[in-house]
Amino acid sequence: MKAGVIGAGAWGTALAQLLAADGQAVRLWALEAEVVDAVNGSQENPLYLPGIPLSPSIAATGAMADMADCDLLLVVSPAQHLRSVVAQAPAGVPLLLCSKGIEAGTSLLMSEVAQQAQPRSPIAVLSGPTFAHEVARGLPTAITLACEDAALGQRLAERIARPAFRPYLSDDVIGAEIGGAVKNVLAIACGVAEGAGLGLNARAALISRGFAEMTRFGLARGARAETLGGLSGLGDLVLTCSSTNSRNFSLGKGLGEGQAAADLLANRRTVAEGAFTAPVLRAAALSAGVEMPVVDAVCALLADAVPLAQVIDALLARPLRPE
Ligand SMILES: NC(=O)c1ccc[n+]([C@@H]2O[C@H](COP(=O)([O-])OP(=O)(O)OC[C@H]3O[C@@H](n4cnc5c(N)ncnc54)[C@H](O)[C@@H]3O)[C@@H](O)[C@H]2O)c1
Ligand SMILES: O=P(O)(O)OC[C@H](O)CO
Repeated sequence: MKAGVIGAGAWGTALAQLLAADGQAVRLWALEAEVVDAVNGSQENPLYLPGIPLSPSIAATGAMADMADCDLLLVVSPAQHLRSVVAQAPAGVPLLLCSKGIEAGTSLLMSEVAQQAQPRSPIAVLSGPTFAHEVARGLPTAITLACEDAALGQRLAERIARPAFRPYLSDDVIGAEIGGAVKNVLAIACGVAEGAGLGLNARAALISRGFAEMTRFGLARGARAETLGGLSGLGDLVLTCSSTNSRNFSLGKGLGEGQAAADLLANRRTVAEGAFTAPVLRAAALSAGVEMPVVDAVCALLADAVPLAQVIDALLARPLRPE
């Protein structure tokens, strides 16, 4: 039995390290040849997870055909590339989706995209408050593992659990995915508040009112409220909205400091998923009749369409209403 990890960015590499730390064989598919060489040659990934020594039982490859001997595949590509990597993966192997986002053009969640790309593969989702560096260093972490098939979910949870890594089972796949996708957009908003010096009251207000938006949208898409209030929703929202370790929060901080979104997004190597999710989420919310003013504000800033002061004034001038 060998687990495979598709995608060797920070999170894929950290998950490979988690699974291989006790010497278990793990296959890691990387897009970049230099990542394959660094993981196999010097047990490190300086491009995406610098400073973390990796287990020698991780074997990296650039050939998807090499994943054919894996009995479990963790998919950890950026959300907008998930369709293409899953389509290349071996068929019929359980897929544990670890990407957070909504597909542009289709508005589909990752489980829906994977289902289309590999109709014969059983699907589960892994999502929660998990900075890659901390997991790779073995720091205590809890995460939601969502799967409609309870028996498969249980098997996967037992497979990936480690003494300091605790998966909590759920059957609410949609809820787990919506929490992970929406929190990235809200983290941009909290970063803006930090960069613009709006204070900690403003951050707390954005987290609370943002959570209300996540809940409204999630319920409209069939998510359960307790999932949105759990690790993959509120838990990840709190983590990502409170630290410059978050790429989404850092992107927002740059916007709040007055930098143009186009400049901040140009030539990035690492992914800030909220920038891709925000416009798709806004359109999906509009068509579902769900109000998401914080998400709308983030979209305006990402489009470099409206000056920051005007965006802040518009949010504060909204009609007073019950909580
Ligand atoms: N980093 C974290 O702490 C963390 C934690 C939980 C979930 N996630 C999620 O995991 C997913 C991957 O994020 P990451 O942080 O590992 O990435 P990253 O930002 O560290 O690296 C970017 C990744 O994108 C890949 N990539 C670029 N172009 C590609 C293409 N055309 N096709 C396929 N892959 C391509 C690169 O190979 C690399 O693996 C995201 O959805 C993210 O939200 C990240
Ligand atoms: O760095 P971010 O903003 O992509 O956040 C990473 C993880 O999603 C946190 O759970």
